[in-house]
This record gives sequence, C-alpha cells and structure tokens, in this order.
Amino acid sequence: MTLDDCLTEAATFQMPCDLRRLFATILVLCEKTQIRQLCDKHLASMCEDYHRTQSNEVALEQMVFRDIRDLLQSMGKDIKSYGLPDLVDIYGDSDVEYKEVTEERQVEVDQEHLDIFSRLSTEQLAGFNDIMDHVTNQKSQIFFVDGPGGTGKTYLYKALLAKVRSMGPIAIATTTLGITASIMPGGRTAHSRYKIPIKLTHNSMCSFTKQSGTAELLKQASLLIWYEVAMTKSLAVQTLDGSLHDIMECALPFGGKVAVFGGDFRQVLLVVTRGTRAQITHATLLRSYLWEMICKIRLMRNMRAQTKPWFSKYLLRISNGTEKTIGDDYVCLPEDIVITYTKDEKQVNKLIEDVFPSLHTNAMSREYMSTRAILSTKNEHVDDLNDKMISRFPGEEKVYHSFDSIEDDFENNIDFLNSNTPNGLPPHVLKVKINCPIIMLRNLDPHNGLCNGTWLMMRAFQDNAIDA
Ligand SMILES: Nc1ncnc2c1ncn2[C@@H]1O[C@H](COP(=O)(O)OP(=O)(O)OP(=O)(O)O)[C@@H](O)[C@H]1O
Repeated sequence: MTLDDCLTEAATFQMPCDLRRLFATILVLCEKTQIRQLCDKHLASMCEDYHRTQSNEVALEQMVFRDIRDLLQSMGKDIKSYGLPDLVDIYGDSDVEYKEVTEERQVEVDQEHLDIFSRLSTEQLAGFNDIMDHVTNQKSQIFFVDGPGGTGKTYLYKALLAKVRSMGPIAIATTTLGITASIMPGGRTAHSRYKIPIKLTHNSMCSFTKQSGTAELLKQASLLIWYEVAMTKSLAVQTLDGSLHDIMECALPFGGKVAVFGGDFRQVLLVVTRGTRAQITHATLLRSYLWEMICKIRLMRNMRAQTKPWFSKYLLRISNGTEKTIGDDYVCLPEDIVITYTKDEKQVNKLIEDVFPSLHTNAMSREYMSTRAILSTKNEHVDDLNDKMISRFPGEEKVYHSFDSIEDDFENNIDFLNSNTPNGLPPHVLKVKINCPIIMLRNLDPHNGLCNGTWLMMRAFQDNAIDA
C-alpha cells in the first residue's frame, strides 16, 4: 500500500475538506517521504470545493495550505516542518498567532445546555452558584465536584460551560481521556490543551512559552474545567499549577484562576505501570499538596438510576467498600444480571443475543448500534467476541492486514508477532463490514470529536482507505 493509493481511493468517496484532513493526518501520523509530490498530485482533489469561489490557481493553492496549516495546528504541529510552500498572508491574518483563543471563542453555546440550569437539582444548583460567584467576581478558588457515577457531574459542567461562555468570558473544558473530551462542547484532553509532558517530575512545566497562544488562552480564561481528574497523576495537575503561577505571575493556586476538577476516586483510577495499590493511590490528586486547598462540592443523588434505586445503592455500597466481599476483592452480583459460565459457546451466544437482539434487522440503525456494547477485561476475549459479532453481522466482509515491518532479526518470527495483540496496538487482521461499529485509537482531531475511543460506523471501504 502507498499513501498515494490511499489518497486516490479516498478522493472517490470523500469531500475535499475530508481529504485535506486526511492529508494533514498522513503528515502527522505516517512515515512519509516526497510530501511535496504527494501534495501536488492530490491538490486538485483537495481544492475542488474552493473552485466555486476562487478561480486563481495560486490563491486556490494558498486556501488549501491555510486549511492544512489550521488542521495541523489543532493537532499540535507546524506546517513549516513539512517542506510545503510558504503561506502568503493575503487575508491580513493577524490573529493566527492566537488561534487557540479564536478557536475557543468559536465554540458554540448549545441552548439545550443553557436550559440545564433550570433543571439542576438542589445540590447541583448550590455548586453551580458557588462556582459562578467565583467566576463573576474573579475570586481565586479550586473546586472538586465529588460524586459517584450518575450523580450529574458532567451535567453540571455543561451548565457551567454554557453559562460562562454565553456571558462572554472563556471557559476551557478538558478531561483526562480523549473519549470524555468529546462529551463536553469544545472539550480537549488536558495533556493536549495544556501541553503537559508525558514524562513528569516534580519540577516539570507545561511545554508552552509565555508568548504562545496557549499561554494567552490561559491568561484570558475565567474558568478551567478538568473532568476525570481521578484518572490522572497529581504531577500532571501540579505541572499545570506551576505553569499558571509562571504565566499569571501570581502565587495563588492555579495562578489565581477558578478551576473546577471533577471525577470519582471510587471508579477507575490512573495507571501506574506494574504499580501496587499503594503506589497508585499515592500518585492521585488525593495525595497532592493541592488537595487541602480544594473546595469540595459533594453530589450524592444518583440522577442516572432514579428508576432503579436498589441498583444505584448497590453500586454506591461497592464503590464505598461497604458491600460484603468474598475474600478481599470479589463481590456477589445479583442473580438477575448474571449469565452462568459454561465452557461451551452457548452462554456467550446468549449474552450476544441478549445485548444485541435481532441484530440482522437492526444493524443499520445508528441508535441501536451506539447504545449497546459488551465489555471484557482481557484482549483475547475481546478478539473472540469481535470475531463472533462480525460473523453475525449482515453484509460482505472486508479483511485488512497491518503492514508493520521488523527492524531486528525476527524475520522468521513474523507469524508469531502478528498473532500477538498487545495493549494499544490494533490487531494484525482487521475484519469489517458496512455499518459495523469501529473505535478510533488515535487522537486525530479532538476539536471535532475524533479522538481515542470515538465510535464510528463503517460507511464504505476500499483497499487502502476506510470511510467511517
Ligand atoms: N438535574 C438533572 N435533571 C435531569 N437529568 C439529570 C440531572 N442531572 C443529571 N441528569 C442525567 O443523569 C444522567 C447522569 O448524569 P451525568 O452523566 O452528568 O453523571 P456523572 O456524574 O457525570 O456520571 P459518571 O461519573 O458515570 O460519568 C445523565 O443522563 C444526565 O442527563
């Protein structure tokens, strides 16, 4: 396969704007040579939509490169490093320097999110008013919205973001995980938004300069929200704290900003590679110097499971550690949610039929496919379930193979290597069908919801390109 084939095939089913994004993605993620030739060859397809408003060839080319530059910028890259033609500032583009600010101001406020305010529960409303009082009066404070799953933490953030943005000031929405970033309007991962280094020490600083767009965005921001903070290392939060002291020239926590953290330490915690329980707990925000300075907003009422109060209380008992355990780590599940394990395939098939009833007739429905999933703790079980699901799915099957190469002398072990499915790597053999759901594994374009964990539906495929 070549990247050239990929672009040629994609041009047959993609809009020019999608093709420009694909080109930018190739620049960022693929090992590429001869970029200029690749670009020249596909320039005509990439600028088809601009032909309606522009006939001058040079101006057309500039429009394409400006778009690619913006796409690269939102992926944290600079077009100058790819040897593409220089951009002429024909539009008096004076705000390019602070694209981060412009982009943030362009996030639309959803009326539905503004309306949330009138539906907030008493405890949500108390938190909302307290935070808004600090934002409007510019009083420095860090908050932590503490509530078990389903108590409406995300609901509260959406109300806050909508309110602050509708009044004019900047509110930055970040989360620890790419997938939760897409739940909040304008959401980005905290690492990408604040340029937090992956390897962290107690002296780490975010990798933006005082003159950068990110620094300007932070200076102008009135509210910083960081969701799922329980799943990040306290060092990451402390790194942002240090950088904010620096750019705001203020010794108050977070440089005097109003910051709202949220998450649930009863749910999934952060990953410390091969770490013990104690090491994991030690790395959380709970053990940070910041924790004592944080004002806690507690949400207790489960809004998600209002129709199933028994189940919500049961979940709370497990997360609080008060449910009776078997040994140290096991709890007994209620019988009505358990399918008894047998060694044959019968019970797995029953599970699939229970979760995906009448798959054949519903496979085309986005609503049906996006509202159900089977989770498993081990990759091998996931692969097995995927195989079963794909073979049940209606339609013609397409098989893709990975094309990784080997640098060491493992040439004879290629079959063995391909049979492995290590964490974070896609399988060597990928079987898909039209309409089947697929999950993105990279943060391609978080601003537009394309991040690690986003669900997509397969719309079309060719040998080197997939339209999803
Ligand atoms: N005040 C409310 N009125 C009506 N519905 C609400 C209210 N608060 C939350 N909900 C609904 O309850 C559900 C759970 O809310 P939400 O996702 O915000 O909880 P959460 O605490 O963020 O959960 P998790 O920790 O699992 O992410 C959502 O469907 C949300 O729309």
